Amino acid sequence: MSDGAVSPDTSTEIEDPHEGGFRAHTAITTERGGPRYGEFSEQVRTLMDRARYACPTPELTDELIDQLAAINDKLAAVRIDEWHSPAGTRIDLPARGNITLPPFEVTDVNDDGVFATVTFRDFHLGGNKAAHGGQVAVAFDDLGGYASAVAIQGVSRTAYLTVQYRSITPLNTPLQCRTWAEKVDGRKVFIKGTIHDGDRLCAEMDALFIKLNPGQQ
Ligand SMILES: CCCCCCCC/C=C\CCCCCCCC(=O)SCCNC(=O)CCNC(=O)[C@H](O)C(C)(C)COP(=O)(O)OP(=O)(O)OC[C@H]1O[C@@H](n2cnc3c(N)ncnc32)[C@H](O)[C@@H]1OP(=O)(O)O
Repeated sequence: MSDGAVSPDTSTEIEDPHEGGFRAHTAITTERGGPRYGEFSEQVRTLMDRARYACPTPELTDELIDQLAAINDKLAAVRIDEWHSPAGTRIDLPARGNITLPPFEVTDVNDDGVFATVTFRDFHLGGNKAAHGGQVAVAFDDLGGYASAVAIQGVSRTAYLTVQYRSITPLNTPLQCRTWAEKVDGRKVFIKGTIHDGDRLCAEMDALFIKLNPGQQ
């Protein structure tokens, strides 16, 4: 282990066993990675934002490679399984601390669905200042999965997900996302979703999530 590395927290392994493709119980935490883990995630996102728009000199590229390699070595030394990584389980942070997701904050969960504010960043650029369509689908998949989990109080997996791109989805703008279960039919959970920029509809989702059977991979 490199200097400063801490032993991974695996203390929830026994009381929260892996039960199939996703966990039956979300391995939530507000402590893994320490009190400044959110700042770390934000620095990673900012790195990707800056890299997306940077045109470094060859000399700066050389320097950055060395610095990033040193950082990557430190992170490799504290690699852990997905169930115990702070990324994805830190419910106190945007997008549960998962730096691969467009950062969102869930503002309400009620009978009308899951309400979140999602902000696509510079590194989510598709072109011409608009969010990449695939990134819009990523936001819908995760927040649609959330609405499905709430509707069935269990774990589900995306069977299909269709997005209608109605107007440009802007970057660096807090957008309003709503996902909700329209119908539950046995294991099938039909999910709808919208992303708005104020009054303007940016995109709509129509998806099917399937409730996993016990132990299903
Ligand atoms: C506990 C409460 C907590 C509340 C708080 C929550 C906090 C939030 C926490 C965490 C949120 C996290 C959110 C993450 C979300 C991310 C989700 C993903 O990205 S998932 C990865 C991408 N998806 C895959 O990789 C799937 C790959 N495909 C499969 O694994 C299978 O095909 C699967 C499971 C989808 C279905 O397979 P089968 O064998 O289990 O089931 P079969 O029998 O094939 O289908 C069941 C029924 O569904 C229909 N069906 C299946 N696929 C369909 C399709 N594509 N189109 C139409 N119908 C389909 C079938 O016709 C069948 O219908 P009939 O029962 O006969 O009426």
